[in-house]
Amino acid sequence: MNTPCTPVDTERTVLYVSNSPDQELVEFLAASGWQAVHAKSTAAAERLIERGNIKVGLVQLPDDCTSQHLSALASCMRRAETNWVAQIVPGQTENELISRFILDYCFDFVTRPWLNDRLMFALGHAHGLSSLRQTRVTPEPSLGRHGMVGQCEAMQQLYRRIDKCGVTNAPVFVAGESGTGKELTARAIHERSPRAGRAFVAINCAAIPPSLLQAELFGHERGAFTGALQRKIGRIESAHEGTLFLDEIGDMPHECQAVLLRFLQEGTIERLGGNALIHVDVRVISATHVDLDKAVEDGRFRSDLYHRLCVLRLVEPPLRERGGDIKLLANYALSMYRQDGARKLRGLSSDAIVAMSNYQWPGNVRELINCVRRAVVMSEGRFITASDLGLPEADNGPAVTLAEIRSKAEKDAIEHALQRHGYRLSEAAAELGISRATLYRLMHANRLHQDPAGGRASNPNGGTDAGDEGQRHAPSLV
Ligand SMILES: Nc1ncnc2c1ncn2[C@@H]1O[C@H](COP(=O)(O)OP(=O)(O)OP(=O)(O)O)[C@@H](O)[C@H]1O
Repeated sequence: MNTPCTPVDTERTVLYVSNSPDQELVEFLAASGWQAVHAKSTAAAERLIERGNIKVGLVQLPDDCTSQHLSALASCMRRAETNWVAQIVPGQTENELISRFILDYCFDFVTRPWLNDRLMFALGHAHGLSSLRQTRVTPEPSLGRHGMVGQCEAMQQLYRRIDKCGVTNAPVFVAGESGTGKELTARAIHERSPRAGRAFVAINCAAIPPSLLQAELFGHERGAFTGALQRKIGRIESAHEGTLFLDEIGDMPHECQAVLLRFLQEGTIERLGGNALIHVDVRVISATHVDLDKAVEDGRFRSDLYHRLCVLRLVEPPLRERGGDIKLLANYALSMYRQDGARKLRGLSSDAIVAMSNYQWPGNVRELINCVRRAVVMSEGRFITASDLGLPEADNGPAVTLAEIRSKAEKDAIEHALQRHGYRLSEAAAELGISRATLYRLMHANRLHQDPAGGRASNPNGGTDAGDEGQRHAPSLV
């Protein structure tokens, strides 16, 4: 076959992945209005997907398909924008690995020798759904020019303030709950300041034992204390001409606060065990999740140090107050960790988005990112749901969009038909007026299981169309 491997964006193009292409099939596709672009290897397929707008793929599984074949295919079939139809030979769905692969990566499958109508239906449907998705696709969220994701008003205000802090040399104090992005803010200020090309040194005052914190900050000379085998430059000195970020400053022990104050007033340090005064030019940014005003009031934090540190003050908004940014951040986390999942993930379900918006996020952005990361690995469907995220599902209030109402009605109708017919798929499909193949696919899409009491799938010796194969050999759906 001489189909060219060029970028494609014609409407009805199918990427045909096969190491032994079937000329008859290509001719049939052409006669049916499809342009088949052939890729002999997964590497070639990947290149084409990268370059062109491929909505539909037809992948021919080799007759002797192995787990190596499947994992090579999986890597190019993972991308969300292409819907894949697998072409298999009879009996292949009895192979647990192949059936799992189809469930995880394919929109549908056809069994050779394929029925023309069946193939056209699968490809047309795959194309239609992919086009629908593409019209709704929003670009993957990426880090903005401040190195953060977020567009809400509170974040816009924060960005403006970061820009203002960048042009001065005054100390900045960043307040905010844990995980809101205080360190990112400190870095963004540094990057916008004339010190940008110099060091940004961060130290977490709560993570270092109080007895070691002073040595860590100021450094020490050889022999300054037992175990000080050689001179060590402290964090303050290593930040010379750059920025020093003192995280969790609220946890700094009192004696260390006094020495830090002296440095802030005089601009010089003395290494422990040394007697030379060293001039250090450092811009200080500090942060804490504790209430520093209260710590001053309670006498746990020196008020003179407080005033030195808090010349400029920024407050990070908690995640629960960032509205639509929650979804943006979740999609950002998904794009970062999508590859960790063992299956092709299409995105976040609407119930997941509702649940995320209702949740309070005490651990803020850090918690959200970890939550999505965990769900990418643990989820079993194509979409991450509220329960994958470990979040309470939204209550049974009215669905928010027409699409959600339709989707819920569809799921309910299928569930009830299955129950009424004792999970005999043929009968349930007949009642619903759809084919068994469609019922099977919809069950998978809606994460509906076959009868948990024993998988009473009907007609175990049925025909060879995709529906029969799917039903006969469906392992455990979902
Ligand atoms: N707006 C954001 N966009 C992208 N990632 C973010 C954003 N805010 C925070 N993060 C990420 O969340 C995690 C926590 O951020 P960061 O360490 O800056 O928070 P923090 O407020 O300093 O936390 P702590 O109080 O625990 O020190 C990091 O992985 C960071 O990259």
